[in-house]
Amino acid sequence: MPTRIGVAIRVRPLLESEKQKNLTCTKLQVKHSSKSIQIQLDDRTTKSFKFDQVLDEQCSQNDLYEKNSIDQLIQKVIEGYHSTIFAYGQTGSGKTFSMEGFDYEMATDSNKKQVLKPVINYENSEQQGIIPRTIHKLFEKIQIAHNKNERIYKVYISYLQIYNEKIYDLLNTDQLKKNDGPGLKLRWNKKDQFQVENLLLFECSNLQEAYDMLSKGIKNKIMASHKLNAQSSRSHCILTIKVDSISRLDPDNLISAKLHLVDLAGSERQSQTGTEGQNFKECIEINKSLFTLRQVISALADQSMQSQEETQQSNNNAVKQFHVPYRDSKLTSLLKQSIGGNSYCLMIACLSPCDCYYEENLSTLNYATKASQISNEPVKNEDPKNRLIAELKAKVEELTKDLARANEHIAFLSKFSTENINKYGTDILKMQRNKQTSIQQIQEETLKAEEQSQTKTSSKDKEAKGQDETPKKDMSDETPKKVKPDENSANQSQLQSSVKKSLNKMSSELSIDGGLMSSDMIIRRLVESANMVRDLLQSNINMREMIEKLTKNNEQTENELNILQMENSDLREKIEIMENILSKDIQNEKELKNKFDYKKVLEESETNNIVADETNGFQKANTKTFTSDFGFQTITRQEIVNEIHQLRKEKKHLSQRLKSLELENNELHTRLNPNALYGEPTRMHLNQTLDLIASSSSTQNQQVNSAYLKTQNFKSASAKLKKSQLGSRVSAKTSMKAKEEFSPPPQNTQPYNSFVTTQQQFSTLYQQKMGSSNNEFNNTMYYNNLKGQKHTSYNYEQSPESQAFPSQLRQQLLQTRTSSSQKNDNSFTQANARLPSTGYRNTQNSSYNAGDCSFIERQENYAFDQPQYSNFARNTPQFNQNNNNMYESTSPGWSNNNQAKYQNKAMIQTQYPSNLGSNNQNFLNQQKQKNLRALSQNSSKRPPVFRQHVNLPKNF
Ligand SMILES: Nc1ncnc2c1ncn2[C@@H]1O[C@H](COP(=O)(O)OP(=O)(O)OP(=O)(O)O)[C@@H](O)[C@H]1O
Repeated sequence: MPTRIGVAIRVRPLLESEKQKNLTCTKLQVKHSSKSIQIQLDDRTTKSFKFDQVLDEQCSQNDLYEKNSIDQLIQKVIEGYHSTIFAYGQTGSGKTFSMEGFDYEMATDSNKKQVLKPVINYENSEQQGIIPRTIHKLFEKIQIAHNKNERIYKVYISYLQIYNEKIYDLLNTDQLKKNDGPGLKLRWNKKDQFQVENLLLFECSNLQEAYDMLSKGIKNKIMASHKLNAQSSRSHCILTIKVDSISRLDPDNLISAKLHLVDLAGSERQSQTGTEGQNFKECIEINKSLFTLRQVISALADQSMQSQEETQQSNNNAVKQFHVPYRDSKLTSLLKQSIGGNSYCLMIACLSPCDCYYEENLSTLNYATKASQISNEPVKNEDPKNRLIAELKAKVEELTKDLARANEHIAFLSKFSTENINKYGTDILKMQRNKQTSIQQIQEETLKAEEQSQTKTSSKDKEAKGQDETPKKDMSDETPKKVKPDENSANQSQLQSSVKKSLNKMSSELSIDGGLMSSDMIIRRLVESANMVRDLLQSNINMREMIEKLTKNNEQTENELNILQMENSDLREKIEIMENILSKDIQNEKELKNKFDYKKVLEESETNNIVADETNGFQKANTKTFTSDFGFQTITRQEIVNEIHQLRKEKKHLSQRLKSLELENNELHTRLNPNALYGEPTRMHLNQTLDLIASSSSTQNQQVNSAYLKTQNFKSASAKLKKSQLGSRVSAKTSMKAKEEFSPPPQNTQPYNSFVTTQQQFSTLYQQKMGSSNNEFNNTMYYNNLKGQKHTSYNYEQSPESQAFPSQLRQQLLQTRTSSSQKNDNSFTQANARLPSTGYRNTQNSSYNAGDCSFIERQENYAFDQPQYSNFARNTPQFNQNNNNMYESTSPGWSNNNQAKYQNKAMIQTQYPSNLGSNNQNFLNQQKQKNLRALSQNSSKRPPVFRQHVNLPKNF
C-alpha cells in the first residue's frame, strides 16, 4: 500500500556564537496546534507550510524521536520492511546533532594536525540523537521478539560516507587510508537496486557491538570547521542496519530488511562559509549531489501529483513517467529505494532560526513540502519462494471454494433432467393459466354478486319508496370492485394451495442430499447454474480465439523463418565466394611480393581488361575502391562478388532451362513413337508428322545450342573474372558484356504447348474409347519382369502388346532389339526410337549441366513407369481406331484450338523426375560422371545435338 514520505521540521535553538553576533530570529514561526510553520517572505506576506511534525527550539532529542514514531519504523524493519530516516538542511542547521547528538572537539592527530574528534558518550542518553537511540531500541525490540521463541534474529551494520562523489567504507580503515583512491564501486544488482561493492558488513550480536561499530564509523568521518559550523560534516554518511530473521519452525522462511540512517552534508554558500582549497572543492561536490537529490525529489513529487490528479478525475490514462535522475549522483543512487521506492521513509528537515538564513530555510521548506508529496510503496522483503508459496496457498483455497460451488451446481443440474424441465414448465404454465382463470372467475362472480345485490336493493327500495326517477350510476365505473369476502378468500386459498402443491412437488423431486429445496432456492440455483454455464462458454470462446490467434502467429513466424533461411543460404553462398576471393588475393599478394614484374602484370591486365593504376601500381590492389587514370569505371571487390553471385544464379537458371528443353524434346520423341506404333495411317503420313515434330524439336535444339554457347561464354567470362582477382579489378565493360550474354533465352512455349496438347488429347481420346481408366493392367509378374529385364530377357512373343503387331513387324522389332542390345547405347537408342513403341521401354534423352559444361546423356526409363503409356500400349487394338484423330492432334492448327485447355507445363516437367526409380537415378549419376570424364579429356567437344529427324525403317 502506498505510503507518503513522512516529514518533520526541526528548528534548532540559537547558538552561543550566533547570540554573540546578535543575530535576529523573527522570520520563522512554529504553530504547534496546526503542525505548521510560517515564514515571513517580506514585511507583509508570510507563507505557511504544514508537515507531519513541526518542532521548535524547545524540542529535545527525545521529543524528536518520540513524536516521529521512530519506534514504529524500527518495528517495520523487524517485520521485514526497508526504512530510511534522513536529515536534510543547510550547513549548521542541526542535521548531525539530530542524527547523532554527539559533541565534537578539536584534537591533534598522529600527524600533528588539528582535527575534530567526536566525544562519544552512550551514557548521556538525553543528548543522544536518532542513530544511537534507534540502535538501542532495535536491540530492545529484537530481544522481545527473541523471547517469543518464534524467530532467530541477526543484526548487521555497515557504514559509508560519500566524500567528493566517492564512496568510502567508514568501518574499513585500510580502504579509508587511500583518501584519494577510487573509492568503492557502485553496482546495479538484479533486485533493481544499487549496491556498494566490497562494503564491509559486520554482524553485531549485541548492543555494545553495534555501538562500537557506530563509534568507529563516526570517528572516521571527515569533519571540518568553517564560518557557519565549527563541526561541519564534509560528507554524506549512511549507516545501514540490516535485520535478518529466520523462523524457528520453517528455516526457509527468511525475512531481511534494512534501515538506512542518513546524515547528509549541508548545502552551503561559499560566500557565507568562506571555504577555501580542499574545503571549497568539498563544498562544490556537496552542492552538486544535493542538487541531484532536489531534482529527484521534484521529479517524484510531480509524478505523484499527476497520478493523484488522474485518480481524482478517474481518468484511465496512463500516468506520465517522469525521468528521475537517480543515477546522476552516488547519493541518489543509494537512496533510490528510500525515496520513491519500496521503503518507509522519514525526512527530518532542519532549519537555522536566524533571519539571515531566510533563503536557505525557504528552500528547505519547499523541498520538504515536495518530499511530503512523494509516495513510496513499502514491500515486505520475504524470501520470494515463501511469498510464492503463500500466494499459491491462497489461490488453492480460492479454487477449492470454487470447485465446491461448481460441484454443488453440477449435482443440482444433474437432477434437473430435460424431462423434469418440461414437466415443471408445463406445471408452471398450467398454474399461471389456472391463476388467470380463477381471477377471471372471481371477478365475474364478484360482478354478478354485485349486480344481484344491487337489483335486490333497488327492488327493495322501489318497493319501499316507490319508483325513483333519478338515473342509476353505472356500477362498472366504481373501482375497486368489492368481492364477497368469503368467496374471494376461498378462491385465493385454493390458488395458493395449488401453487404450493406444485412447488412442493418440484422441491421434493429436486431435493439435494435428502433435504428439500424451496422454490426460491430452485430458481436461485437455476440462475446461478445458468450464469456459470454462460461464463464457461464465454471463457471457452475466448480460449478458442486465443488459440486461433496463436496459430496464425505461428504460421507467420514459420513463413518468416523460411524466408530467413533462404536469405541465409544466399548469404552463405556470398560468403563462400568472398572467402575464395580473399584466399586467392592473399596467394596473389604473396606471389607479387616474391616476383613483382610490373610491366608483365600490366600487359596481362590489359589483355584481361584489368585496370592497373600506374601511379600506385598494385599496392592498391587490396584496397576496396580505387580511382582509375585510364577513364574506366571503377569497381569494388564487393561488386565483383555480387556479379559472380548473380552470374552463378543465371547459370543455374540456364541449366534448368536446358533441362526443361531437353525434357520437352524427349517428350516429343516419346510421343512420336506411339504415333508410329500401329503402321496406320501410311508411312508418308507418319513421316510428315515426324517432320513436324522434328522441326519444333529443331527450334528447341537451336535454343539448347545457344544456351550451351552462353554457358561457354559464361565459363570464359567467369574465368576472366577469376583472373581479374589478380588485380582485384575488371573493366565494367567486360562485366556488362558478360551479363548481356548470360541473360536467359526467351521461353518459346509453342512447341512445348503443342506437345502437351498432343499428350493430353491422346490421353483423353484413349479414355473416351476405353470408357474408363479402370481397365488397369494388372499382371504384376509381367510388370515386374519388365522392370527387372531392361534390354533382352523379356519374352516379347508372349506379351499382350505383341498381339497388336503384324507378324512381320514383330519379327523386325525382335531383330532390332536383339541387335541393339548387343551394340552400344547410341545405336540402340536410334533403333528403338525408330521402332514403334513396344510399351516395355521408352528411351529418353536428357540434358544435364555439370560444372561449366553441358552435356547430354541418355536415360533409360520404363514406359510402364508412366501409366498413360502403359495403358496405351496394352490396348493397342482399340487405339488403332483413333489413330487418325491422334495424328491430326499433332498439327499446330488443332492444338491452337485446345491450347488454353491443356497448358499444364508444370505437370509434364515434374512427371519424369518423379517417375524415375532409384535404379534409374543411379544409372543417371553414373552416366553423368562418365560424360564429365569424357568432357574433361576433350574440352573442345561440342555438345551432342538432339535428333532432328527420325527415319522410319524401310519395311515399316
Ligand atoms: N537542537 C539543537 N540543540 C542544541 N544545539 C544544536 C541543535 N541543533 C544543532 N545544534 C548545534 O548546532 C551546531 C550545528 O549543528 P550540526 O553540526 O548538527 O549542523 P549540520 O546541519 O550537521 O551541519 P553540517 O551540514 O555542516 O554538517 C552544532 O554545534 C550543534 O551542536
